[in-house]
Amino acid sequence: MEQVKPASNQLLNMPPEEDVGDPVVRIQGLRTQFGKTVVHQDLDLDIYTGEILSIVGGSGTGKTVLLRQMLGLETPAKGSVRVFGEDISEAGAKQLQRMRNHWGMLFQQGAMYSALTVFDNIAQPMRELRALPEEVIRDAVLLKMDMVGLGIEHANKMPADLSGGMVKRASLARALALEPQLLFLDEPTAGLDPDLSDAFVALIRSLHNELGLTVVMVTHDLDTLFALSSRIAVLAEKHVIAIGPPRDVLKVEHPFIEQFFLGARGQRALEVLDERPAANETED
Ligand SMILES: Nc1ncnc2c1ncn2[C@@H]1O[C@H](COP(=O)(O)OP(=O)(O)OP(=O)(O)O)[C@@H](O)[C@H]1O
Repeated sequence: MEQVKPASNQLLNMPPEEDVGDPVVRIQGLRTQFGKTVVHQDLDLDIYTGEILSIVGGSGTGKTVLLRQMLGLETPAKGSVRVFGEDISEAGAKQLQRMRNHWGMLFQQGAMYSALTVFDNIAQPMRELRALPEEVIRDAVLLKMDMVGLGIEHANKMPADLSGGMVKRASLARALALEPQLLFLDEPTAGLDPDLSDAFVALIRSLHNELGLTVVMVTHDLDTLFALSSRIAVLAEKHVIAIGPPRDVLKVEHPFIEQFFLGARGQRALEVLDERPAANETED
């Protein structure tokens, strides 16, 4: 089938339907290069307040590197990554720390400190601030544990003594410790069986609604993707080739989109999408 030639290098570029003000994250003209390998070229991406923006793309298209650049852990070769209006690569150490206090990150493996209890893991970002009395931290940790559905009986356990689902919940509680406006999720449901995965997705959705979070997620899992995303950004050919609500991205004619979404494994997830209202219409 002959591809329709796009007018720009983006096949679909749909901002959120509502007027959501300035982007929380604005990436412009990004170039990422490792040695001779160019990973991103002329990449633009805007992420707006309150949305759940999912980044998908084939293996090696630079999804994780893009997340790391938003977190200020890697600097692009060219272009700008602005978070909360500030250019990350120009931020000094103090400024970067201040910005980090406004976002939370859930790493793929949970990334808990194995030598610390669950309680101390969740308390750690608050203790690093060196400004909060221990009683306040204690109450906040217990509140976060309650928010993520982790009973206080787990507070003194070591991460190794928790199940996979509980590690995810504890990591999420830690990511929420400083009450961030922006939450980054890297493969949030990886390694969970379908029931635990569904429960974790429901938890993320309810926290997103309750806390008004902006969420940036990388996931390969189509169920998670369709259950949560307000918009999906597709990385291919070194840039974002399509960005918009799931239903619109699915209609874009591109070999990666067809293979990723419309293959056999996409069918069950698509049925879920048909059964639910668009992410920004959900009430729970
Ligand atoms: N620090 C680094 N040094 C050299 N090459 C790197 C570095 N970090 C990433 N790369 C390369 O950049 C490319 C993009 O990597 P990245 O991990 O972001 O891909 P990805 O889209 O997240 O892939 P996957 O879906 O397989 O996790 C890969 O080719 C990777 O080998």
